Amino acid sequence: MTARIIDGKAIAQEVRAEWKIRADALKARGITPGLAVIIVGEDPASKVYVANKVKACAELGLHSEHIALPADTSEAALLAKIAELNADPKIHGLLVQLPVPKHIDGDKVLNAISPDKDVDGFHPINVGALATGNMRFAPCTPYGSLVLLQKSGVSIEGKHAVVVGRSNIVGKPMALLLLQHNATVTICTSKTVDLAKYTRDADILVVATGRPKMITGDMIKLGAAVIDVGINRMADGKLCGDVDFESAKEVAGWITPVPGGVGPMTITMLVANTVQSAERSAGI
Ligand SMILES: NC(=O)C1=CN([C@@H]2O[C@H](COP(=O)(O)OP(=O)(O)OC[C@H]3O[C@@H](n4cnc5c(N)ncnc54)[C@H](OP(=O)(O)O)[C@@H]3O)[C@@H](O)[C@H]2O)C=CC1
Ligand SMILES: Nc1nc(=O)c2c([nH]1)NC[C@@H]1CN(c3ccc(C(=O)N[C@@H](CCC(=O)O)C(=O)O)cc3)C=[N+]21
Repeated sequence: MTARIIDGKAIAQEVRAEWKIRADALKARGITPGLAVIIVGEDPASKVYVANKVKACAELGLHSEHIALPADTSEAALLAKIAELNADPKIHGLLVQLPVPKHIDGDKVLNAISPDKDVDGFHPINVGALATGNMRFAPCTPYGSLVLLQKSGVSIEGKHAVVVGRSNIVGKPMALLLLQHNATVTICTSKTVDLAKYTRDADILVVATGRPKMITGDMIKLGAAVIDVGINRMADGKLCGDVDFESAKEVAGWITPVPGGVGPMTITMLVANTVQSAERSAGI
């Protein structure tokens, strides 16, 4: 058996076209959705992300601001910049690239972003809204992973979904989204004893550990849908996922590649959340 490859790039284009219609409708009413991204210091992963984001905004005709602050920016200066953008009517979506340098308190930063502009969905109010089923902004990577499953025709209801990883930005919100769609959800972590016991029982397997190729074909159930969130840059400069694609594709029913899987969807859901935020601010 060879898995169907879930083409994240193609699905991202399709979803962007849907959101472009909504962005155009707003523009016809004189509102251009605007996204601001703040990046403090240099982080290679964030650089790729920012470049792709600028491209996606241009594609949809959104206003975008990219604010690059030096690595030694004080916490107070960053919070002041956030306050300024919170009050800027041109900006409907605002995010600070993570991780922030060590001298800045990441939680303080997430708390400072207006929950109404928090297109990452990381503010505690939005985290709570997701957990209680009143979602406002779904975190982009889990949201994009969910849309990949839906667009690929993978049914979620009643299925056993196993999420490997419990970070606040990927694993935990992914588990909540799958639960909301009536999957039976298991969350595995680095402390899980006999990880393969769980992964082998997964109809849907989402992997977000940051451990290159740690999930191999023998850990996957025949016909499972495998979503590989991992983005790891190898010594040769190439990217690879947390799943060993070569062995996994022989067992899985569906699988996402890296690159070209979840990554392009993360960017797409970010612009989608920005358009949605602009709609909300216009009372639509
Ligand atoms: N495609 C995209 O758009 C994005 C991709 N990423 C990528 O996804 C990956 C994960 O990111 P992120 O969630 O931020 O990472 P974190 O490092 O914050 O979290 C990793 C999680 O994986 C768990 N873990 C680590 N090793 C194992 C193991 N051997 N077995 C089981 N669980 C394990 C950890 O468990 P514990 O909690 O016990 O330590 C932790 O919960 C990275 O490769 C990152 O680059 C991230 C964001 C967006
Ligand atoms: N506040 C915040 N929110 C985030 O969502 C966030 C963040 N900070 N910090 C960094 C990580 C990383 N991340 C990526 C998203 C998309 C690609 C992406 O577009 N990947 C493409 C291209 C990869 C390439 O060509 O190098 C792909 O996988 O095909 C990469 C990385 C979001 N993150």
